Amino acid sequence: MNEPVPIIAIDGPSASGKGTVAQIVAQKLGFHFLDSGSLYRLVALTAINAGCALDDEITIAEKAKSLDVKFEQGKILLTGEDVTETIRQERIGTSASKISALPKVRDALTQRQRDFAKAPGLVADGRDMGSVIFPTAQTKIFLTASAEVRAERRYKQLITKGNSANLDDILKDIRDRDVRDSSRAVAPLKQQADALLLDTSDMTIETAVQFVLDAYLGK
Ligand SMILES: Nc1ncnc2c1ncn2[C@@H]1O[C@H](COP(=O)(O)OP(=O)(O)O)[C@@H](O)[C@H]1O
Ligand SMILES: Nc1ccn([C@H]2C[C@H](O)[C@@H](COP(=O)(O)OP(=O)(O)O)O2)c(=O)n1
Repeated sequence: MNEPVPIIAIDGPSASGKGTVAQIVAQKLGFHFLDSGSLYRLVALTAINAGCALDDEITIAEKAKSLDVKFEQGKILLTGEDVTETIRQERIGTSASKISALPKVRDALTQRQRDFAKAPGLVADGRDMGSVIFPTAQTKIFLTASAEVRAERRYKQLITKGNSANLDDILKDIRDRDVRDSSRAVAPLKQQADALLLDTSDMTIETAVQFVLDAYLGK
């Protein structure tokens, strides 16, 4: 059993700003941070590198169980190799969305995610942080924005990093991923009854961060 520590669970769709907001909130509170999507992305990259079919549940679940990953000072090392940028590619996001629908793959990652819950606290972002991984989290946020705004954000993010990107393709990818992540049988993306809705379509990052801090501090 993990010790009970304060947990802020932030779930929501692709490119809504979950990771950005979660990371800043974690810094401000001095809490640990879990980017659960990165684990699904790492499993997807491992499966692709091994030439696995993305519906080969048993093989991919085994790879998920034995994932050799280190999070070090903002870098993500997969079997010693720096894959921080590689796993952010949209094709890896799409593959992560596919393998994340496989129940055995999700099971294989459950304990690894719960192990991030250490004192003094944790901010975790993903799709099922408040529903499945940390159902007793004190603060649950469903962070979203319109698909168009999210596509713009992802587009700017990719261009800023020097990648080529096409806004229409990104919008289509985001819509496809929304449907896949929300309609799967296991741990679908859905606002939980006990999660606060935070629509950031017309909101700055600073205001979104303050909303989460206020929710946690009971203001
Ligand atoms: N409220 C906001 N207003 C404007 N841009 C934002 C906002 N929130 C996040 N962003 C930007 O949108 C992009 C995607 O955010 P990210 O945190 O990676 O999303 P997610 O983790 O939900 O996929 C980033 O470049 C981030 O700086
Ligand atoms: N807790 C989680 C986190 C991510 N996933 C899946 C579904 C998502 O489409 C992929 C990639 O997640 P990630 O949060 O990295 O994606 P975005 O940055 O939001 O585009 O992984 C999940 O099923 N459960």
